Amino acid sequence: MTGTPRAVLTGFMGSGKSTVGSALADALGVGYLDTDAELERRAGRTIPEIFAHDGEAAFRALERDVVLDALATFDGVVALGGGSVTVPDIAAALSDHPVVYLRIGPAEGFARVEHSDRPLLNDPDPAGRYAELLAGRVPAYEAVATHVVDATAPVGVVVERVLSLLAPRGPEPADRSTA
Ligand SMILES: Nc1ncnc2c1ncn2[C@@H]1O[C@H](COP(=O)(O)OP(=O)(O)OP(=O)(O)O)[C@@H](O)[C@H]1O
Ligand SMILES: O=C(O)C1=C[C@@H](O)[C@@H](O)[C@H](O)C1
Ligand SMILES: [Mg+2]
Repeated sequence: MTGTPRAVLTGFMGSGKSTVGSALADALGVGYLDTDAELERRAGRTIPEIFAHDGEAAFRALERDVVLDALATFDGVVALGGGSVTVPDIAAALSDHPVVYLRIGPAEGFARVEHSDRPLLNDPDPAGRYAELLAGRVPAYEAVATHVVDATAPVGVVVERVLSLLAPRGPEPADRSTA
């Protein structure tokens, strides 16, 4: 596939990138690509397995390749991993794209993911770890964002907010063979 993403969603774990991204793609009538899912598909392993056996640096190297490919070729909605913006090559590549930062605070965000298996929350104090990581990431999200959306509302409302911010895509160029 060739093209450029209609929208790229970033934000911390639990902000709703995957959930909102899928619904946004449906609303726009375009495809959807979740880079975490694509990474797991390519690696043939889950993200927790990759973190456990190979470590975070190896995961980020895989993430770099998957996200750069998506940004260069995919023409629908892309949902990034929560830490994608910490990879310098990814942050640089995002400057060419419409990037929506789904903003969420520590209490609301942690409540959404506390019973999941996100490896970075495998900590004696997962709520504290969540808050600490989020605070450290905010400048990176803000640096790449072309739009910022409050992601604490219900999914449908967040999707509507994103739609209202995205520039409408004009009609496809006329097909010269039938003009
Ligand atoms: N706006 C919302 N309101 C209520 N619950 C939500 C909302 N958005 C997402 N959720 C729920 O929060 C959880 C995490 O959402 P999701 O997996 O989409 O987050 P994410 O940003 O993709 O996280 P990660 O960075 O780990 O991939 C899911 O259970 C999802 O159903
Ligand atoms: O915030 C992060 O660093 C991560 C978020 C998830 O989307 C996954 O990409 C992975 O669990 C790492
Ligand atoms: Mg996700």
